[in-house]
Amino acid sequence: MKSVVGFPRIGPQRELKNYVEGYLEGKVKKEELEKAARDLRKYHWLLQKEYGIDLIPSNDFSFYDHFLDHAVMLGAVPAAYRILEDEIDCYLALAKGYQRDGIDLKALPMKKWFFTNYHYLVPTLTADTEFKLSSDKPFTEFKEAWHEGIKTKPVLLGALTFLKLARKTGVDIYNKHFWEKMLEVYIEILCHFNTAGADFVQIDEPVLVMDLEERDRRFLKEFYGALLKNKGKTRVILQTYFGDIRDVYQEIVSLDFDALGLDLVDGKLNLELISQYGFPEDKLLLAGIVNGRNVFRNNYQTSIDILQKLAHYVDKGRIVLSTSCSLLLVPYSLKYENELDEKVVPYLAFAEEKLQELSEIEEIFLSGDFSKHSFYLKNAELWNLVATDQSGEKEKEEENEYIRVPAWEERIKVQKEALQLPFLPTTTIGSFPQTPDVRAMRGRFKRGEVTKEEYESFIKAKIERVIKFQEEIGLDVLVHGEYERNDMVEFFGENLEGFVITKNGWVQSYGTRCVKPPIIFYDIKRKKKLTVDYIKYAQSLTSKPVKGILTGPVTILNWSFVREDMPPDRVAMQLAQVIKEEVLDLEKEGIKIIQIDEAALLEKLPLRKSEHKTYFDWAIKAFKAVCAGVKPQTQIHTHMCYSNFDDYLDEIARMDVDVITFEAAKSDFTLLDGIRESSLQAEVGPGIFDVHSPRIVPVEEMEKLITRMLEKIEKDRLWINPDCGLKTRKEEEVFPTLKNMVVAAREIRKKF
Ligand code: MET
Ligand SMILES: [Zn+2]
Repeated sequence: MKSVVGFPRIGPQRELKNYVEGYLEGKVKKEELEKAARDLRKYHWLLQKEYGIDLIPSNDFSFYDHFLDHAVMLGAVPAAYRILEDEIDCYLALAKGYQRDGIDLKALPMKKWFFTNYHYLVPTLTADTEFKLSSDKPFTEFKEAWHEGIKTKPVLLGALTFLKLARKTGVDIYNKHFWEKMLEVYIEILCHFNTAGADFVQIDEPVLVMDLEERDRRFLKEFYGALLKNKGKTRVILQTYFGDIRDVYQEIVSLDFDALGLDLVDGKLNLELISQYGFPEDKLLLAGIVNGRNVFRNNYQTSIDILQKLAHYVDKGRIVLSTSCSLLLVPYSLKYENELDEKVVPYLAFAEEKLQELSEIEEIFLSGDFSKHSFYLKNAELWNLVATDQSGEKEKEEENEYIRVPAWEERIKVQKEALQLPFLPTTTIGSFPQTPDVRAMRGRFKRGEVTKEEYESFIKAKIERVIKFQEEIGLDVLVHGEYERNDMVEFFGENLEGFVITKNGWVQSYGTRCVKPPIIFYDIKRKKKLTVDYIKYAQSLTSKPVKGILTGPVTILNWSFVREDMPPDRVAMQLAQVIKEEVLDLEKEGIKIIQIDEAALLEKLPLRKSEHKTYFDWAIKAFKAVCAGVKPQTQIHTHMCYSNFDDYLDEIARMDVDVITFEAAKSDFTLLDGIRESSLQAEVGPGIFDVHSPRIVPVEEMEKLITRMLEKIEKDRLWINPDCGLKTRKEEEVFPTLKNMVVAAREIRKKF
């Protein structure tokens, strides 16, 4: 048998994005939106059926985010949003905020989903949370598929993952009084599926691969012990992914689940757990061997090895071949890539190709002598990969090559002297709205419809306009707007050697925002300057400092697909070298402030604490390698967003930057207390408005925020800026807010 944990849902050409955004803008009718969603689901189910997948997921679809779907289904959303009676409107208000007819609702905060670049919306659980089955989405989708002749495996988010990943104020999630009602909802759902005739239900508990405590184990036993009494004829799969379940393996196998899904790609230790503790004879084992979060072909030899080892402990007939996690994290299909480097294509597998891999591996596994199987032979041939320099240059490095001199206290004085900025300097994070004309022009340039010169003068005109705007509203540190960049990582991928860029390799990042992660396939080199010309041009237009914006090495690495045989620390160091060359070139051209974005520094932080140190050591070293050679008066900024930096401020301090801006607008500034208590010395710019909401923020509101920030951070250490880049916003939404931001900063300055 073959199982898929989850399938991408945005549509092969990001269709869903256009429908949802169209609906929000009033251009698409609700019926059209719903029909588009039904069509996509149908397409996904039939495709999986075509490849012979036995356990096809449903309820893995989402208009915006599956975590939000789950919160809504459990009734775990603030009552204020229920003022919007329409289900979709209420849902989208939670996702995007809602400002109309005197109603002003903020969007829920977002956080990164484990170590991926997918962001989920974070509901808050309070003493007022009343769990109650509040949506029939999973049932509707099950029926819909049944109508197509497919009996799906509905997917539900697990209780512990939901509780641990939600925000809590004033509640103890382990207290039975708190979760009892939620259990009732899960029971109701399970009973419903039992009645509807579902053979399988999949409960996702990725949180089980993290460090767990006794109370987590107790919760699992109590909660699932009670829930599973109600499963009737439906077989319940406990699905885990992103690692191994060493802290709960024994508890889990002793529970009455019918199947256990284990990740054998990121969770190599799972195999050892099985060999050490055995695997119960009454359960199916869903063996996650096809990597759901990378785009490279499976190495059949490796997979067959794993399966053969498993077969010592589990009958072949009870082993179900599976993806290691949801395919949500990879693009749809290679069939839309007609311009890819031919040498690279055979090494790639997107979601659709992964379905095929499952079929092929199953065939090989079940055939007697696999080593003669044609699928096996063809795959084995591939793995004589093109060589890279990854082993070079190593170990010669001296730690002090990465230390910036003089120390921060000295540098910051020199910089303040050189820059002459007012206190509470105002700035932005780099990108300005990518208006339709910018996107259209880029498209035309890429299709060869306009010349390089025409394209460049278009971008320059944009830069001129945005510099003017920033001067007019009185920002202190300006940016060039990043108009030349489709995406902060893809742009670098396109312009550096070593990357492969897809045409259509879209992956959902959050809601309707999709990214096209570049693929790192060869050694990385910089053959030309990447950003210098435009930034230099921007600086030539103004006497105010223009901040040069670059993407940092760790973020480029983490937002690319990297060949599995390339050690990430080596790739990071190669990237650091090329970004450093760019930094030095910017400095040479008189750029006084350089921001090296590390939005994704924490993203690939291992889920287990015991592995953190190794990760931070090489990641921070790569970052420092970029900055080590710059002059003391050149101010180095970094920007981070949407991750739990609160817990890692001392590590972030080791990056030794001069200024750090970060996303905090949606998280009530709890971070500021942490900053005060941490070893971080840098000046800080906690974003004062949420760039993902179209809401225009009034001056007074921002004044209040600044005042609150000043209670926690000294006035000479505080910067005023939005919480992230403005690329995805509309000018008419964001220009007034920026203007208000500058006014608010000025008003506060007057009070000193
Ligand atoms: C996701 S972080 C974005 C940083 C980038 N400089 C921008 O402004 O868009
Ligand atoms: Zn950001």
